[in-house]
Amino acid sequence: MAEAKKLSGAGLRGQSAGETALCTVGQSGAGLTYRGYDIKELADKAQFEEVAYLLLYGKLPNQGELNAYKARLKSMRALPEALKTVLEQIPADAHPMDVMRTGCSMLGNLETEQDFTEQHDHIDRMLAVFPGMINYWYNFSHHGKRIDVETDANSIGEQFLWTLHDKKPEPLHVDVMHASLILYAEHEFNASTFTARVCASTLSDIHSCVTAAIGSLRGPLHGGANEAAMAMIQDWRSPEEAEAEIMAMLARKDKIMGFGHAIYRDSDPRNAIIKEWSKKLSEQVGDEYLYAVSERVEAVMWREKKLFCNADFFHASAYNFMGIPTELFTPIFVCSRAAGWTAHVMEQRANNRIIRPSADYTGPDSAEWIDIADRP
Ligand SMILES: CC(=O)SCCNC(=O)CCNC(=O)[C@H](O)C(C)(C)COP(=O)(O)OP(=O)(O)OC[C@H]1O[C@@H](n2cnc3c(N)ncnc32)[C@H](O)[C@@H]1OP(=O)(O)O
Ligand SMILES: O=C([O-])CC(=O)C(=O)O
Repeated sequence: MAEAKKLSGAGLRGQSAGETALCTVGQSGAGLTYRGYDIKELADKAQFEEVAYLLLYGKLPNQGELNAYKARLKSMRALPEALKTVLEQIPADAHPMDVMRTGCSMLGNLETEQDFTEQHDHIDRMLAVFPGMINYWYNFSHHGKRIDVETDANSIGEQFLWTLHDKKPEPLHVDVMHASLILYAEHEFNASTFTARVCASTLSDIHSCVTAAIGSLRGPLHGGANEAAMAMIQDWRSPEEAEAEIMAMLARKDKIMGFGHAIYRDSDPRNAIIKEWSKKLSEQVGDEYLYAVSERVEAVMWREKKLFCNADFFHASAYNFMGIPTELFTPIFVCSRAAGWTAHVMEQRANNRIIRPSADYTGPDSAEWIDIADRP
């Protein structure tokens, strides 16, 4: 059972920064739950839209509600022309997370949240638009192709793959996307969600909250770790090579991306689930080394450091097996976590006080003014 570790020290570790009814992380007896539902059950039985609905509307939808919600999201996929124009200006060598950040911000210029009563409409719109938005830019900048984002895809996961490859994806890959998006959807007061809540606490608009959160997710210590993990393992052709490289990295005291966690102590409950999907995909594509390399890295890290894979590590191989370019890994995380971020924004708004902690001052007691001409 994944449990929370004893926390102390910098980084606000171990301090409660507010209340939430959305998620528990690492509490004894409940590894990860969204509104009380265990992540394993959600990843096994739900579609991503059911989980987004649960987070955003407070309960699991019945069949009629789910159908209506999916139809609503499907009807909201079109990209405004002005957004396409902006996306077409962004160079191919831009980082896709910067494209997400700019795209979200531009959407906020075109469809500004005027009043918090509109929040659900803007949230649903972002969830509907994000997969097509990033893949419109990707296909235009990399292949000179203006794709049609108003596809027949029946879900956000299918929409991501369909708009990336500009064709209907196979069912196994859609199933993997549902599981992946569910695993990434929500995680209490992680760095990007906390960023969104801080922004919300100033009574800022929803696009500002999400744009800020995208910036926080981008870093390799947070969401960017799935991409960084892939970059690390992609050239290793055998478990033996992987073990030698990891041992050398550990000797150099390098950080191993996709391992460790700020809250979990001995496992991340999302890992076993995405690992299983990665294995299935590995068999499907006839992979000869990537899954085996990943497993060996996992074993060596536990043997040497008692560090375990977090949600990101096996996402790297799973996404790779589905033909997703590495630099698009973290944008998929955005397409999912947007549900969690915005559920937190609504929760913050419903019971708000501006988030403004104190700091322990470490500078000089007082400083004597020196005129500019006299300064050394
Ligand atoms: C979806 C997500 O965002 S999950 C997190 C994704 N991020 C990564 O995978 C990046 C790699 N991992 C890390 O950098 C860290 O484990 C974090 C940022 C996730 C958590 O950081 P912290 O809470 O500070 O980690 P923690 O307190 O457990 O660190 C304990 C020790 O283990 C080391 N450690 C932790 N993770 C790793 C790692 N991945 N590789 C090597 N050493 C590590 C730390 O450097 C620290 O060593 P020290 O005591 O000598 O300074
Ligand atoms: O909770 C954290 O610190 C990071 C994490 O795993 C997530 O955001 O999914």
